[in-house]
Amino acid sequence: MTPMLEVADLRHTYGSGPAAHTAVQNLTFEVATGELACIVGPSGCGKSTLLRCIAGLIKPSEGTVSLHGDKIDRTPEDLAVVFQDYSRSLFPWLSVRGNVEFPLRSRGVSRAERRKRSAEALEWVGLSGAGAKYPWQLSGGMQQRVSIARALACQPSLLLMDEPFASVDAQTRFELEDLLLRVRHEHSSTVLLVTHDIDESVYLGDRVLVLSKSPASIVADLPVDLPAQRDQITTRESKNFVALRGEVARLLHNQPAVAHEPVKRPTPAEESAAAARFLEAEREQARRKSDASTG
Ligand SMILES: Nc1ncnc2c1ncn2[C@@H]1O[C@H](COP(=O)(O)OP(=O)(O)OP(=O)(O)O)[C@@H](O)[C@H]1O
Repeated sequence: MTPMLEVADLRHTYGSGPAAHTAVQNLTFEVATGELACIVGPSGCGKSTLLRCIAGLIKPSEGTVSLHGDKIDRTPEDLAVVFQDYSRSLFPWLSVRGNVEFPLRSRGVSRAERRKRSAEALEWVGLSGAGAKYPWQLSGGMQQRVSIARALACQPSLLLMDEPFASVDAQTRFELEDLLLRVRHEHSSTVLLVTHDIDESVYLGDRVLVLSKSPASIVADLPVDLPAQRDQITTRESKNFVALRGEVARLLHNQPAVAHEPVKRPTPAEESAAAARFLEAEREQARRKSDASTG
């Protein structure tokens, strides 16, 4: 089956000559239909550059991006992006309903259909009663809900999210994360979400793609072995969550200056052999200490 999103050998270099800066390179991955893939990487590694290439906002220097088999060379109509900075992405002079309907106008959607879709999308994000308000009359979390409703109203095949919850407080962030999980299950959405927050990537993702330092390439592609139904308290306390969070943190923090080759994930047998070697070394050390104190 053709994957929803296919990124092949992507490289992007800003500028040219001595001032040239390669932001991403050797990037190859796929996102299947209905999947929520999270991308996590060090600050400034090239996450937004990757998202901009996928959204067709910048033309990559090399490689291709395909959406359900079609190469992207400009922003596809069935792709929507939610940015971190909701205050700059919403128009203050338009009502909430006007903001949600705005991209539908340029897509030639009829007025009646726009009304229907904006009402539905606002209901999905719990803002049915706020259509006539203006963004500046809403809290930060509510404004970000409007951004999400605006993206969903476009009925995108692929929803791209660039650090969507980074500008809200911790409690609102949890609420918005759960909102995203609920909405994507209800609508079988395909989502690619960029975050610098390791816990968020594991909590939300079906997969976590870990990027290297700049220029970004893929260090690991980890499946998230957690139930589809997640809960902010029990999921975050679960053994699998804690183990995966540790693995992502290690991959992010133990990187060489520039990683070009993907790091292979150890097999369970290799992991237990390493654990056995570690325990044996600990025991040996304890034996030596006890010999020294008795001898
Ligand atoms: N328009 C541009 N011109 C030149 N260099 C750029 C441009 N945009 C980004 N860069 C550089 O490319 C690199 C990657 O930037 P990018 O914004 O993609 O990283 P990021 O991982 O999203 O960063 P952050 O974690 O801060 O959100 C950075 O070194 C940045 O300075």
